[in-house]
Amino acid sequence: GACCSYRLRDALHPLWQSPLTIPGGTRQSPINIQWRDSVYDPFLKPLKISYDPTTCLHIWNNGYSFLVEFDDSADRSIIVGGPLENQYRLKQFHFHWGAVNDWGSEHTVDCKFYPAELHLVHWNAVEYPSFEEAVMEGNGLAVIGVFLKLGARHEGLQTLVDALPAVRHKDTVIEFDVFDPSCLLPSCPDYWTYAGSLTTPPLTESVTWIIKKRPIEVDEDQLEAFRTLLFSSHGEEERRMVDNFRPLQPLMDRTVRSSFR
Ligand SMILES: CCCSc1c(F)c(F)c(S(=O)(=O)NC)c(F)c1F
Ligand SMILES: [Zn+2]
Repeated sequence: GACCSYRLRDALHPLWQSPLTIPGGTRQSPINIQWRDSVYDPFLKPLKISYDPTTCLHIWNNGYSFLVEFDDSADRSIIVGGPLENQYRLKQFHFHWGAVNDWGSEHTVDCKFYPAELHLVHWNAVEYPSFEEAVMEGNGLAVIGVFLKLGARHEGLQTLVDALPAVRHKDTVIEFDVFDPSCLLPSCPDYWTYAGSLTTPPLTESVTWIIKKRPIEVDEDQLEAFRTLLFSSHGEEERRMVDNFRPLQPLMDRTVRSSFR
């Protein structure tokens, strides 16, 4: 591939002890986005995002990342438009990050890693009765990816960072009852989109990816706060939650489309 070898193809991933590649997988994630190979699609609509901050429920450490989960029992926090045929409900958002600032994102742009990547996970409640079923369907999920770069302190992120000590260990949770995830989105509307998969088990090929072109800025202390989390539960030997990103996967027969020239 352009910037990565797939020698790990049949290895087991140290974090998930699951195959790095799905046998017969043709649309796995993450991928490198080669800017000059992306194709401008004038028919892509603007992405419309409307989140209700009071649908926020709690933050929990699931042993892969920390997730902020939302009440998805109605169409109160949704996205529509962009590459999507239906509207999708916000289920949760989480991050992936590195041990150091040189890497940490799941997707790369022209082979460049960012220190972290935000994923806002939405599911197609128009066509499927539950999130669990949507996870298994080709058009079941829509994930907005936002790159984080080192820069100014992000005030909206800080309210999350302040809560992290309470979810330091795997399977700990705290109530978090008002948060507007739109504060974590860059103002620029530009995005890339491609057909991909979950990057954690079950790795199902059910995700329409919408990757924002512009990153948001966070400061060093905020990235360091992510790195104080643990993969391990209370009472276990401490294992720092870092490098929770999946290696790049082959593009295969896919085109990345851009919403911008
Ligand atoms: C059955 C999945 C539980 S929800 C979830 C998640 F926890 C997660 F981490 C990712 S990811 O693959 O890591 N990032 C897009 C997802 F896509 C998800 F839908
Ligand atoms: Zn993710």
